[in-house]
Amino acid sequence: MKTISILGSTGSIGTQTLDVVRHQNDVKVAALAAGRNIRKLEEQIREFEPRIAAVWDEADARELRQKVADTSVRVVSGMEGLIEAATVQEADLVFGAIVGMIGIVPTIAAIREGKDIALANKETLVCAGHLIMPLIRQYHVHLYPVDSEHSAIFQCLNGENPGRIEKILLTCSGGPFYGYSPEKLETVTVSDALKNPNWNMGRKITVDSATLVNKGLEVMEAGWLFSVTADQVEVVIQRQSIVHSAVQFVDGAVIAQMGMPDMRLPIQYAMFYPDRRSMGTERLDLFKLGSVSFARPDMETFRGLPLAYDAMKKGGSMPTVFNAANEAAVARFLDRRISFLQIYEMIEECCSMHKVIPNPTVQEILDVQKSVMEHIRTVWDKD
Ligand SMILES: NC(=O)C1=CN([C@@H]2O[C@H](COP(=O)(O)OP(=O)(O)OC[C@H]3O[C@@H](n4cnc5c(N)ncnc54)[C@H](OP(=O)(O)O)[C@@H]3O)[C@@H](O)[C@H]2O)C=CC1
Ligand SMILES: CC(=O)[C@@H](O)[C@H](O)COP(=O)(O)O
Ligand SMILES: [Mn+2]
Repeated sequence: MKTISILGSTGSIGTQTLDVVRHQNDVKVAALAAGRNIRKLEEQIREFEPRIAAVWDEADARELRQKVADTSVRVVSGMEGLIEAATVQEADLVFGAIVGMIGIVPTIAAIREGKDIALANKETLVCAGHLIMPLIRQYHVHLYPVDSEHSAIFQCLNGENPGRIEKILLTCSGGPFYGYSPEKLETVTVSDALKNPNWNMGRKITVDSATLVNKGLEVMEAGWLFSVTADQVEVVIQRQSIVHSAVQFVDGAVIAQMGMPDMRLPIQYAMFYPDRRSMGTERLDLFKLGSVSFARPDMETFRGLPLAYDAMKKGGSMPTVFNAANEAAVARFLDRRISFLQIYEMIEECCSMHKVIPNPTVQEILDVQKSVMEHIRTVWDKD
């Protein structure tokens, strides 16, 4: 029997994780944590009967407590509640399915309690990979990537010596604006950006996919997970999202992982690693597919990607600045307060102003995030 906790259970990854659980008879759910969607969380509590349910606001927690008063769940709130969900005693595996840097503190708390981590929440590794990776080793726990490309790379490395990686070929759908000129990007709207060609994901990552910031975050994520430098990660456009990534080894061999674009596969792989359980999802039909295409990303137009490489090379607190500025920018874009191209301007401005702190502590990371947010509020929100 496996017991899990899910941080971000009401989102795209969270609900798909619960769908995987639904098809197994040996997985229990000890804790669920959500942000604001208490209607969905109530349904999940009734179906999966966790002992702990966390929501962000205490007011929402009070409302939820009344709704589920007939169950035995304990409803908690705030960062304390999130940590309680992450460290719940019965869980042996914690799914990081929350969006954004809010995942850093509960993920670290879970590792310190000896939990294995299945991580989709890439922002946590981008900002705090230098703290997370040593903690994973110190507490003798496992970190299983859930992000589709990193799960693919992890699968390609099965039985291989990671020291023999020459480079990682990180695939990228190209998003809804593939092939667009900077002039054409000037007028794209939120609803255009939310139309991802292959994946049905949360709003923030869907915009990140459109800007190629998602791929930039994934380059940094790959750096931490597989101990490779920025120069060893090459982004390859693969429009169909069928080749989920590949590894080129020092002898020139390239191993790729392929499959239909369905996040339940990497989620299930992380849940039962090293076992593979059967799954009744759609199969990849190579004959129907006919061909797969590859191309170079347009780094001049989609500036999120070179800005990410630059932040990774600078290291220390710079990836936090890159990520925090992007989180702030995407929220404003989704609120229709800035244009698509202004996302790049915000990131670039915040990164160019920042003096790198080497090896930042959690507190320093959170302080840097706060100062980026404050800068954006005073300079960009003034009208
Ligand atoms: N979706 C995908 O296919 C993929 C996602 N990822 C990564 O996985 C992570 C999750 O993405 P995705 O599922 O798409 O995002 P969603 O926006 O769909 O879901 C985010 C989840 O986080 C919860 N949440 C947000 N803020 C808080 C908070 N303060 N406290 C507790 N919970 C909170 C939300 O709760 P609520 O809705 O109740 O407010 C929701 O459950 C991201 O880091 C993303 O980059 C990686 C690869 C693929
Ligand atoms: C499903 C997944 O892992 C996403 O991160 C996906 O990769 C986003 O699409 P892009 O490849 O366009 O960034
Ligand atoms: Mn991905």
